[in-house]
Amino acid sequence: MDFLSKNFLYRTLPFDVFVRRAAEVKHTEYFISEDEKYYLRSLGEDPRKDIADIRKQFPSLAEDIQIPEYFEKEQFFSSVFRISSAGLQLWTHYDIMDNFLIQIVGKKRVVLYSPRDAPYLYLAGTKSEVLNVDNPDMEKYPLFRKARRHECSLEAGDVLFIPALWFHNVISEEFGVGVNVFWKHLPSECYDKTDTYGNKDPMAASRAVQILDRALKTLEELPEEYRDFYARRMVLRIQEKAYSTNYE
Ligand SMILES: O=C(O)CCC(=O)C(=O)O
Ligand SMILES: [Fe+2]
Repeated sequence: MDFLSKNFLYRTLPFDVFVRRAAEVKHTEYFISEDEKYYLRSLGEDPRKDIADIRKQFPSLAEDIQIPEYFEKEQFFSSVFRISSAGLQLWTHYDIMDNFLIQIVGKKRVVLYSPRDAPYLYLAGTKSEVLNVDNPDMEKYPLFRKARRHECSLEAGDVLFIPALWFHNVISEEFGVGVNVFWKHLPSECYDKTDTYGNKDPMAASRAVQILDRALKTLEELPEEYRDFYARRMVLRIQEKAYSTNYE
């Protein structure tokens, strides 16, 4: 799926039809083409307000899934049912909560990048513009070669821990069924209450970015030479005051 060219559509199907189509490679009935791919990312009852929880939207499956007890009940955020056709690739993105990606059926390849590699990933919001992580356009994305790739292969029964802010790019190598569980590892007041997907930046981060945008606007009042001088001093100040010394 390419979020830049928007080569995907949202469609509604009865669940059994959806699963049948996602599991077949060539379709006799289809929306666009006989080899189109399908992806389900479950949502809450009211997608704008409610949070996906497989135990609520798919109660008959609830028993089948045991959520690993690595966090307190109050920290639970969502459990998202995910079904995908073979060959479907989901763009590189980060989520802001800790996450267990539980593979139930099929093989999946996950490529991860550390949050420290953000400068090399050409971000648009929470997503990376580098869609083809295996054969990227190096002229367009020259810094991408600096990003260090961590790759893993998930099979039925495997659970991958994806820490908050770690970028991930997922390819379903076979028809796949999975569930992922997001949980809040920061105090709950840090999170944006309107976030139903687990990918809105924590409140303090969005506020800081807004303030930075105002500071940048203010710098525009200065002539170029001064703007450059003070902008560089601000970068130094950010590095000195806000960078962690606690990283490898
Ligand atoms: O496995 C997938 O289809 C996507 C997983 C994902 O993005 C997540 O668990 O946050
Ligand atoms: Fe994700």
